[in-house]
Amino acid sequence: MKLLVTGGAGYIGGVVVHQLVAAGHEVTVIDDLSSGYADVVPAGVEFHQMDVHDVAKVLTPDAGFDGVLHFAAKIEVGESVKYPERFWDTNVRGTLTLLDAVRAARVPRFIFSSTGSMYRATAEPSTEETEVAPQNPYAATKLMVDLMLAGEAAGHGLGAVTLRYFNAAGAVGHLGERHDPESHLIPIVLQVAAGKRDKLALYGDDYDTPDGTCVRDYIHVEDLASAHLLALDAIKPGRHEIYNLGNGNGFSNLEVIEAVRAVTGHPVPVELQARRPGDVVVGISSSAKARRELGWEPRRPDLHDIIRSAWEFYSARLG
Ligand SMILES: NC(=O)c1ccc[n+]([C@@H]2O[C@H](COP(=O)([O-])OP(=O)(O)OC[C@H]3O[C@@H](n4cnc5c(N)ncnc54)[C@H](O)[C@@H]3O)[C@@H](O)[C@H]2O)c1
Ligand SMILES: O=c1ccn([C@@H]2O[C@H](COP(=O)(O)OP(=O)(O)O[C@H]3O[C@H](CO)[C@@H](O)[C@H](O)[C@H]3O)[C@@H](O)[C@H]2O)c(=O)[nH]1
Repeated sequence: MKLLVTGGAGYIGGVVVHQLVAAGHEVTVIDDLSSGYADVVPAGVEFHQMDVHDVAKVLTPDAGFDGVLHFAAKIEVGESVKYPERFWDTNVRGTLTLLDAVRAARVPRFIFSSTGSMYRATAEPSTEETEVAPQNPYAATKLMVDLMLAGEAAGHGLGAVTLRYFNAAGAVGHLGERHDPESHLIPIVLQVAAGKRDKLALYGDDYDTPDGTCVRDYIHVEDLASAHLLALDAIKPGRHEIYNLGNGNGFSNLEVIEAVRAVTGHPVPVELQARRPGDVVVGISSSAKARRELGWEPRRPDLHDIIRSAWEFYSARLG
């Protein structure tokens, strides 16, 4: 297929682009490089440094795209609480503009990167039927796009798939998390283990969880990526399907810190700080629907293996 990937120079999009190319697809990437890196885009892939708001310059009716995979977004929960307008602009207005171009060009397939953090979570894994209740503007913007896609499918026959990722982690060779500044737990803990930071600021230990810290479901980026290729084949015209992607295991922030100590053999000093505004308490996925309907099977579910792959990536980069 001829595919347009927005945000394909980013962490998850970059791994997906590599898998798409390996599977024989013809890929074009647009990315404004606000948090991505041009060197992530493999040789032979057409690359346009471009804001998603300008996508119609590339996604023209003549271009003949068979599908769009939409990763470009602002992603940090904390920033979304401070500057919600940035998230509505990129994540909602940007996607609206993209969908206008998709409709005008009659592109039949659309895959969207959404988040498992929008569920009203309990200790039970969230299914696609679990009530949604966004706790921060970031998750709210993702929910808005899910609603838009339902309308595009029903009104215009778009074949759309929303993939609600839980916490992406790990690396595939030279492709890993390179956010700057970094805000995500695993890369920050690894930076502490590597001696590049003095200590980890732990945001809250008084939540209603077994050890008082927040709980997340970490999924290897390679496993997230493989779901996109399966979804491309499963998309049906006029249908919008939602799939959760996670391993179904919750790890507390303290458990992640302990796992990093075990994998790296280095100490990780921790300083307790106040809760981070907008944080969800627990996020655990039931991915039974993706397994059943897409035939998706995570190949790297072990947290230590996920952390080890990220550690190898950082060790090579940080020296
Ligand atoms: N990382 C996670 O744990 C996680 C979990 C759930 C959902 N997601 C979603 O997955 C997608 C990819 O996330 P990621 O972790 O790879 O983040 P990332 O920041 O590495 O990737 C996002 C990419 O989009 C680009 N981008 C941002 N704004 C843009 C704009 N206006 N125009 C064009 N390009 C733009 C960035 O330069 C970057 O390359 C996002 O939609 C994110 O919301 C991520
Ligand atoms: O220095 C840090 C960084 C994080 N945390 C905590 O670690 C947990 C995980 O935080 P983080 O790694 O920032 O991920 P989330 O806030 O869960 O959000 C990620 O995972 C979501 C899916 O669950 C995605 O939608 C988001 O895009 C992605 O940023 C949270 O309790 C944080 O408060 C700390 O205590 N200290």
